[in-house]
Amino acid sequence: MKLRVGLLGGGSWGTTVASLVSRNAPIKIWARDNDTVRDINENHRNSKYLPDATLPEALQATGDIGEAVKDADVLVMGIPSNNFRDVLKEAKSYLRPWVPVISLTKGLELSTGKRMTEVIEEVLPGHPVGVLTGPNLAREIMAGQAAASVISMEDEIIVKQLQQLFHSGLFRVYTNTDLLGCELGGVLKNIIAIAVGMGDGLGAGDNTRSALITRGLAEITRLGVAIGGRPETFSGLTGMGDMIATCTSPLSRNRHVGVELGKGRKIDDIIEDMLMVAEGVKSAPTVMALAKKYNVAMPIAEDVYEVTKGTRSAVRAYRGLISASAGSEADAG
Ligand SMILES: NC(=O)C1=CN([C@@H]2O[C@H](COP(=O)(O)OP(=O)(O)OC[C@H]3O[C@@H](n4cnc5c(N)ncnc54)[C@H](O)[C@@H]3O)[C@@H](O)[C@H]2O)C=CC1
Ligand SMILES: O=C(CO)COP(=O)(O)O
Repeated sequence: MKLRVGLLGGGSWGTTVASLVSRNAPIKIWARDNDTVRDINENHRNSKYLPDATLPEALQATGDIGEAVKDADVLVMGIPSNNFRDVLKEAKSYLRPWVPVISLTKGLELSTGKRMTEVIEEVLPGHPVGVLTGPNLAREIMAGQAAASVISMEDEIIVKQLQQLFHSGLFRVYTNTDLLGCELGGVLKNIIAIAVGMGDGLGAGDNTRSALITRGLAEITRLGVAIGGRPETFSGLTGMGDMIATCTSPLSRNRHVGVELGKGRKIDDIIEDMLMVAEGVKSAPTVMALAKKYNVAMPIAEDVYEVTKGTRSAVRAYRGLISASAGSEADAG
């Protein structure tokens, strides 16, 4: 019998993953916005978040969270980090015991600093948890471009079973049991993408971009490994892979925030003009607190944090990045 999937969150990534899964299994996507539900069911579109895409006819949406959750054999969470816990609590009373819960979210909980899989373990103890993460810009995937991703869970057997739900012709899904490393890679690269965007907004060149990506990868690896991730995970799809996509694509929302900061705009104005979420802005203070807790130097992330807080200009941060004295490449800084 085919596994039935419930997916919560009708934004760009939730809708994209639901479209991919609908090729392999019956799926119900829950969106809080009734217009989005109607648009998906009647027009096979999500005009608000994916205006150019046609969705598979097999994809059915509901505005009733219970309907998406009650029969699910697997629950997938496509809700941004700031509302993740609340939605999970709402889903809890409908969810059957032991159903695995997979997060698509690349952010940390602001009030606790927790990863989304830690939030799931707190709200739903006993449920197997995992993430689907990698270099996956929603609009490109909906346009039919090939991509690779990673499903990560600590349980080697369950992760292989769930891999088949997400894998399809142009969407190649690998497995990885380093859940902490995979999840953190997806969170931390957003901040480096803001830094790269700032450089691009200020007219920096390709050499500068390359330096920022490489040094950025070194600092997110240092923090990720200090917290407990495996070093090799950060050189894979969920680390370096996602860094390259997010730091270089005009489709990235985090890079876009950086570009606009580089042009001298204020963070509140940039966010107000955006329909979609840029998780890196919200994660920056939490990441700096983690860097302090684990005694890891993160000069690029710190600059991004100061600029998004409004306490340092993008020009000053950029000058700092290029004028800092260079030690050994293996050192921090
Ligand atoms: N868009 C992309 O290319 C990718 C996004 N992600 C991650 O996926 C997560 C979701 O991002 P997107 O779908 O892109 O965001 P989005 O900004 O396109 O959509 C967010 C969705 O969440 C819904 N939402 C927010 N609060 C809610 C609540 N309390 N109850 C119900 N629905 C609520 C919104 O209505 C909207 O449908 C983020 O953490 C993002 O970093 C990961 C990989 C790729
Ligand atoms: O995570 C993503 C690509 O892998 C999407 O990045 P943005 O949230 O910056 O658009």
